[in-house]
Amino acid sequence: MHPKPLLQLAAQLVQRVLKLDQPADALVSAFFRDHRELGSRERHALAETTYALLRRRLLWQHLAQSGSGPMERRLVLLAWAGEPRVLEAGTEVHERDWLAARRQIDLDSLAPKLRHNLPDWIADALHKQLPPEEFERLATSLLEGAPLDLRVNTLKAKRDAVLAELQEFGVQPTPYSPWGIRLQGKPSLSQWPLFKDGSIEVQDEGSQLLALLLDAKRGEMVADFCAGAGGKTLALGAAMRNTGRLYAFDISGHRLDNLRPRLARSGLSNVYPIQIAHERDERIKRLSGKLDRVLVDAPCSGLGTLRRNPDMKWRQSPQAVAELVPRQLAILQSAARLLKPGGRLVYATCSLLEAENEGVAAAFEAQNPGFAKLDAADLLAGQVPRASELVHNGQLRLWPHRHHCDGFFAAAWQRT
Ligand SMILES: C[S@@+](CC[C@H](N)C(=O)[O-])C[C@H]1O[C@@H](n2cnc3c(N)ncnc32)[C@H](O)[C@@H]1O
Repeated sequence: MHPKPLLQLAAQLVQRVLKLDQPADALVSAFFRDHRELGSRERHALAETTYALLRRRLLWQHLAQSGSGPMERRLVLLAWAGEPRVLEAGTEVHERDWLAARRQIDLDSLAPKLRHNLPDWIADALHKQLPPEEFERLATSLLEGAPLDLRVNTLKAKRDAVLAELQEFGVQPTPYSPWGIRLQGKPSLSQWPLFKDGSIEVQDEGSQLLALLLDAKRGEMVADFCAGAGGKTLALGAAMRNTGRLYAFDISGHRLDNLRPRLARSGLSNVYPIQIAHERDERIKRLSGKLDRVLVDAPCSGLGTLRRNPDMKWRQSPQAVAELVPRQLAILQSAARLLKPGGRLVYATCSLLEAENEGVAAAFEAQNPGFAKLDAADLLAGQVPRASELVHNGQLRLWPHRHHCDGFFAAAWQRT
């Protein structure tokens, strides 16, 4: 496609995404479905530009205040992440001059907010948890793209063998999860034989560590209470060596539907996906006191995944978080009832916010003296190298700038 119409399409996409009323990834996919004329390199350029814009939205909007023409076009020119020749060939002279002048601006001279590109309420919450220098490192890491992590399905393959087979992609073992492989590029996996035969799945290392913390064993009765599309379910099912019973509960039938093809590839037959109406559903009550392990991967603000989903920082709000917290606690309370004495409960989120993490865990502990806190470092020791690096006050606390995975929190208890 000629650079001029390509830049026009980019501006249309950006205008749609910046309404911030739907997840960016869904809007980008829908846009590509509507514009089948776009080739793969053009799609890549449009998607990367959209994400670059969302990552540094405050900076680009500040720089785009001057200039002329539609705001979306100026934003696209500033954040353009496709081939530079498109900007050369697709813009007017005055636009190129304007862009060159913007590029002369010393970004270090701008207000910290324009460097961090975080809404105040998120920056304030993170400042409370981290010393200033660490906040800077976190903010910088949240502006970067994430690598692609894979989990080797140990039912079907060994990590060393997969690493050897994928050598040409510059793969590395993940530093903590014994099942993980990290890729730096973004190859399209769907046609890879290892993907099609279920030997590998896409899963962030942090998410793998949550499954390791639950440590589900052969023959046990286990529930993944908020299973969604089953990222953790699949890891748990493989850890159970395809034995026992693993319930995958979720209120979203659509998400559980997305689990089905993944389950088929995985070769697991110990998983029982069940759509529930809510966390006090009758089907849950019938299992009270019967399970060995329960994972609650609670619905959350998702702010630990900003490297992948930078739109979340603009689409979340303090009000939304305030509404999430009681829901998280209610789900955790109901899920806890499933456990038999001696059983293990893990509460997890992919949020960085204390309110959704330590706050919910503390409220649960205050109301449930029958659950004894377990130290995550002890639970991971023997499974994960340097487990103590991942743990703060006995709880798993994964940070993108420290551990190079998504931000995750997890607390574990034993029913006494
Ligand atoms: C963080 S996502 C789960 C991601 C999933 N565990 C994975 O690894 O791919 C949270 C899930 O909780 C589900 N959910 C929300 N409210 C729920 C409830 N009351 N009971 C069970 N699941 C719920 C949502 O539909 C969503 O799929």
